[in-house]
Amino acid sequence: MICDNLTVSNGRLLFAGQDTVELARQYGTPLYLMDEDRIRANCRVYTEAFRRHFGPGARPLYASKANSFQRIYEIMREEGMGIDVVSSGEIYTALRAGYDLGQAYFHSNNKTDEDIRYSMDHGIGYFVADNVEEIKAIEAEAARRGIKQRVLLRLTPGIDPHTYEAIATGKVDSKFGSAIETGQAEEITLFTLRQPHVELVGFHCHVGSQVFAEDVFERAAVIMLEFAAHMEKAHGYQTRQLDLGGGYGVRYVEYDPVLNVDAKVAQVAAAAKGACARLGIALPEIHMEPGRSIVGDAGLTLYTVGTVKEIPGYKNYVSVDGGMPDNPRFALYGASYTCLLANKLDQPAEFPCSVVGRCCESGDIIQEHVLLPRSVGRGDILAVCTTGAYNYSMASNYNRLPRPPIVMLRGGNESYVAVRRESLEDLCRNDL
Ligand SMILES: Cc1ncc(COP(=O)(O)O)c(C=O)c1O
Ligand SMILES: N[C@@H](CCCC[NH3+])C(=O)O
Repeated sequence: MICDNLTVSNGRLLFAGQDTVELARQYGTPLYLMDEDRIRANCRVYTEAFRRHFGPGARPLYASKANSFQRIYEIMREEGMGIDVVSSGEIYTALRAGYDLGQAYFHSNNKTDEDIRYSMDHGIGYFVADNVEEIKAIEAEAARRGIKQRVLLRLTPGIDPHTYEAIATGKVDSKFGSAIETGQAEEITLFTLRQPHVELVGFHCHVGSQVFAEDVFERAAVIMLEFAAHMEKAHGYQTRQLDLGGGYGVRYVEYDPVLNVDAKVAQVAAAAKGACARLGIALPEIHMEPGRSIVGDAGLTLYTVGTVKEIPGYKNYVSVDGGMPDNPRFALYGASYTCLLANKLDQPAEFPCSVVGRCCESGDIIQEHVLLPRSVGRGDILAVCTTGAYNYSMASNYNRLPRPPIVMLRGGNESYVAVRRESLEDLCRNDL
């Protein structure tokens, strides 16, 4: 199995120790399951690694774009995680969970004036400003309120993270941030330092997502620290916080490696400490923003199989009762997933097929080149593994399909609804 929270008993798939076929019967399909114990364990790997390798002050921030709903912010609060938010919607959800916004970092390449006002109304801790226009807007709003707003600046270190092109973000030509290489990073730093109502606490970068490549974060840390040292020597500005973004990859299929987050954080810490010693600067408070590696392997989606279509000499299709509206990642990135027939794991998987959704769209594919048991048919339960990140948070109502619920699993035998299934009435709630 690709993750150790997946096991098999009597030919059935268990997730977090619970029978997925039974859960599908109890809650209906399509169904997002989240393993709460795994989410907490993933948080603890990060919080402990940060404490051990970076020391006090350093901490992980959960990138809540990966999966944003009220319960997840409660868990982050309980686990002592900071959070990264990117919209008033994520902020609103975090506030409803009682999350202290003073611990939140507001990203995005285009915060609206309304976002800025709304987040300041609720005491946002930090803005991660993307560009000069944002600094101007934050300065104007902070001046109006007579406050000094803390900000970090998002910079692009010019690193290729070797991931899907659509989710690489730290290259010089990215839509995000100001490039160190072009001199724009220095310009925006000096501009920010001149603003009376903005307090520059440091710098941020994010190189990309689903990253496995060796030493990407170490190189990013060194480039960012070299920039920080230059700002200190040339302009007397001392960086207090350095946020190295998110991006560690998770295992979707057998050939994906298993990342040892503690070892990775240790390597980044060693690189950062070494660079600071060489450059003669103090080690800033280091932050990282994991999203996928906090929730990815804590998620599993269950579907009911409908039509099975065989086209002799061509290909076979297995259709399920969800699709791109609940998981758009194959359609967007050609992303890989492991699909299992949850109620027939005692049968050999030798029927080659494409697992497809129910939308009126040929690109509505969950996964190609899947092997399932030959007896696959209507009523079987199909599981797609590792769907905890960027599935629910990217879900849509395309073809007027209601979004599935999120059911949380904990303690090996407990389950509860964290997000209820959308109803047909919900679909029309804004229609006038
Ligand atoms: C600024 C920023 N931080 C953090 C993340 C989280 O990345 P991941 O889910 O790959 O850990 C992202 C998304 O890639 C991001 O854009
Ligand atoms: N949504 C992307 C990752 C982008 C992360 C945000 N910068 C995915 O599903 O892989």
